[in-house]
Amino acid sequence: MQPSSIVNDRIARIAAHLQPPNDSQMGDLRRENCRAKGASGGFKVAVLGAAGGIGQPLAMLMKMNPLVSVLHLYDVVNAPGVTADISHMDTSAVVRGFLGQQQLEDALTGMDLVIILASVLRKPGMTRDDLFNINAGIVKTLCEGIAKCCPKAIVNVISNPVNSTVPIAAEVFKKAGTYDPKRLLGVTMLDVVRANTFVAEVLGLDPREVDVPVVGAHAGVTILPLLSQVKPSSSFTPKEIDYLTDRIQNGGKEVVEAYAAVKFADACLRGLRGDAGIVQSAYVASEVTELPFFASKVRLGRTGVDEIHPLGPLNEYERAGLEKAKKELAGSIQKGVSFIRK
Ligand SMILES: NC(=O)c1ccc[n+]([C@@H]2O[C@H](COP(=O)([O-])OP(=O)(O)OC[C@H]3O[C@@H](n4cnc5c(N)ncnc54)[C@H](O)[C@@H]3O)[C@@H](O)[C@H]2O)c1
Ligand SMILES: O=C(O)C[C@H](O)C(=O)O
Repeated sequence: MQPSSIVNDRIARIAAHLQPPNDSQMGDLRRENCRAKGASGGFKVAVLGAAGGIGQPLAMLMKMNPLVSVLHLYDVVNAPGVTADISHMDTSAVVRGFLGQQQLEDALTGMDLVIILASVLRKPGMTRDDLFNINAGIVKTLCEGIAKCCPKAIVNVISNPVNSTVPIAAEVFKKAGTYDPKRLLGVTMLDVVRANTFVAEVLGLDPREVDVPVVGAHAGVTILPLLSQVKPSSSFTPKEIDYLTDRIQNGGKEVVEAYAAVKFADACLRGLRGDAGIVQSAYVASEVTELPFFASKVRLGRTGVDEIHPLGPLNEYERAGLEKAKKELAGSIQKGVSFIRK
C-alpha cells in the first residue's frame, strides 16, 4: 500500500469511527444506555450546543460527574470530533455524539436533564438581547424536540437572552401540553458565582465562604445583587456598593465561562437523586414578584424546583434596583411570549 493510501485508509477509518450511530446501532445504543444507567444508577444528560465555547468544557466536566451515566452531545457542527475527544476520558459515562437536526430526536430521547447552550454568541458591543432574533428560533426548535422526546426532563436554559428564552421555552411546552414550571430553569448561577468572587475580593475572604443572593434575571440591571444579605454579614461603603453592583451586572462583558453551568447542572442532578437541602439561584416561573418569571434561590428536588425562596428584606438601594429590574424584565418576558404566540 502507498503511504498516501495508508493515510487515506486511516482517515477513512477515523471518519467511520466518528460517524454518529446509524439506526441499527441506535438499538445497541439504547441497550447500552440501559446497562449504563442500571450499572451506575446515574442520569442521562444531553448537552445541546456541545461543540461551542461553553459546550466543550461543560461536556468534559459532565463526563467527569459520577452522577452522569449517559452523555449525549448535540450540535449542528463538530459534534463527532468533540464526542470522540470526550469519549476517551476514563470515566464511566457513556458518550454519544449527534450532528444536525435530523439527529436531534435521537439525542433527546430518554434524557433526564437537557442543557441548552445552542446559540450564536454576542460580539463586543452587543447586548444579550441582540441575540434574540437568532437564538429565539434555535431555542424554540430544541424545545419542540424536548416536548416530543423527553417531556419529563429537567431543562436548563443557558442560551441568551435567558430573560426571553425561558419564557419562549415555557410557551413551546404549553403549546405541546407538556409544560411543568418546576422542570424549566434559566441558569443565573454565573451571576452568583461572580458576585461571590467579587465580594470576597473586597472583603478579603475566601469566595467559598461568601454567599451573595442575586435575584431578578440574567442581563444588565435585571441582575440584582442583594449586598445587604451577604453572608457572612458585612457592610459596604456606597462606593463599594456601586462598584460591586456594576461589576456583577456587567461581568459577562469581561468573560464568559462554563464553571457555573456545570455547578448548576450538578445541583440539578443531586436534586434528582433526592439529596436534601440543594438550594441554588435560578430564573423560574415564580410568584415572588408580580412578574411571571423571576430569579431567586430555589430548592431543587426529584421533580425540579420544590420551593422558591422569597427575596427577603431589601434596603432602599435594592428596592430602587428591583423596580428598574422589573421594568426591563417585563419587556423581555413579553418579547419571548409574543415570539411564540404571534
Ligand atoms: N446563562 C449564562 O450564565 C450563560 C453563561 C455563558 C454563556 N451563555 C450563553 O450560552 C450560549 C452558548 O455560549 P458559547 O460561548 O458556548 O457560544 P458558542 O457560539 O461558542 O457556541 C454555541 C454552539 O451552539 C451551536 N449551535 C448553533 N445553532 C445550533 C442549533 N440550532 N442546534 C444546536 N447547536 C447549535 C454552535 O454550533 C456552537 O457550537 C450563548 O447564548 C451565551 O450567551 C449563558
Ligand atoms: O454575557 C454573555 O454574553 C454570556 C453570559 O450570559 C455571561 O454572563 O457571561
